[in-house]
Amino acid sequence: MTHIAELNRGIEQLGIDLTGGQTALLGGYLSLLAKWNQTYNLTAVREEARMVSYHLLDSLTLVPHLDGGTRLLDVGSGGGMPGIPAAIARPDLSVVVLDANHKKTTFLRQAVIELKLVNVEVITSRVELYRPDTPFDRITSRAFAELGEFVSLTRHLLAPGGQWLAMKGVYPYEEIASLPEDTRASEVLGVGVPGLDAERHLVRVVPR
Ligand SMILES: C[S@@+](CC[C@H](N)C(=O)[O-])C[C@H]1O[C@@H](n2cnc3c(N)ncnc32)[C@H](O)[C@@H]1O
Repeated sequence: MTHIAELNRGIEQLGIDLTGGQTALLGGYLSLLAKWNQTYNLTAVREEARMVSYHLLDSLTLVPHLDGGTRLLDVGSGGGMPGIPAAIARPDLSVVVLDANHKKTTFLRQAVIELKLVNVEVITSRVELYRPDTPFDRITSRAFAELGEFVSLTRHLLAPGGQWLAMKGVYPYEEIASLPEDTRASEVLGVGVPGLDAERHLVRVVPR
């Protein structure tokens, strides 16, 4: 991992408290992602330097907003964003990373084994067909679907008192307006990602 200094600076700017071991795991994850991306097409972002901001630091912006539950689901996790960085930063959470694409979940399983992430479970499934024994306190996604579709497809997976946390780009006025009527956006936060010159928002959605 050649970008550890940039990663450390970004983590400090985000105000997240991580141990050296956790930062090393994030670096290890990035190296695996970059290596597997050469043959598995996991992400369109190919340069490790850009991956630090676009994948690691962007995913880590979720971390301060995860309190209030122990089970987190990342839907359409792809190469593991935001679920894997979140799981590394929050080993107290039990994280499920789910994707319908076998190539992506093959990578995720390998990453979980190599990084020894005991708090991560990898599921290959379309989310609408997924029926776990226990529902989730927090359900997140990045670049998965429009807000309304994300909420509708995952409704059956939300625990009582649970919340959706959707990672979005520009302020998603229209998507918020077309949320299912029995849900509402309780909070929309503008998020700054170190090294990323793009608008980012985190939308918290709750049942009415
Ligand atoms: C654009 S990628 C985003 C990946 C990752 N979250 C990120 O931000 O880099 C969207 C992912 O959603 C997955 N996906 C799309 N529809 C799905 C569904 N119904 N159930 C599960 N995964 C799905 C795709 O396989 C793909 O990996």
